[in-house]
Amino acid sequence: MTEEKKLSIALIAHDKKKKDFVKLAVSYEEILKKHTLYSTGTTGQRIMEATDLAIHRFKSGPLGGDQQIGAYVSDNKIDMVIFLRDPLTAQPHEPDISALLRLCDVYEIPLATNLGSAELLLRGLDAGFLNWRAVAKETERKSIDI
Ligand SMILES: O=C(CO)COP(=O)(O)O
Repeated sequence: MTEEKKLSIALIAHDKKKKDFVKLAVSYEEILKKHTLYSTGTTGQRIMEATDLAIHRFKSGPLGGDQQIGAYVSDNKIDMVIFLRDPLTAQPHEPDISALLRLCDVYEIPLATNLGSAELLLRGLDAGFLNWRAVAKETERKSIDI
């Protein structure tokens, strides 16, 4: 029997942060593999090359991947976002990035934008601190069913 996946997590990194994200994913693979994973195109590819994790990859960020993940956030399909942003390099798709970060705040989705907070979120995830997300989703599902 396959283990039921718990929450849905989006993994995103800008180019200069991809190596860091790969190291993070390798270190936390045991935690990450219990969950359904989504990513922007290149980030997911890099992580899958370095781990045994299965990741649903959206388009690359500059080609709309951030917006696709944002749409999932607004549909209540993402429970946590780790987005290792590069704060020192201008990105051509800056409006898409801002929109995704904004949607995380609109929908109260836990969001880490650097390694330090990413580690905290992952450890909190494993400790069950995000179980309220499953309850929140079930409550919304029931209210839609009524
Ligand atoms: O640009 C990104 C996020 O804004 C990341 O996209 P990639 O993972 O495709 O490089």
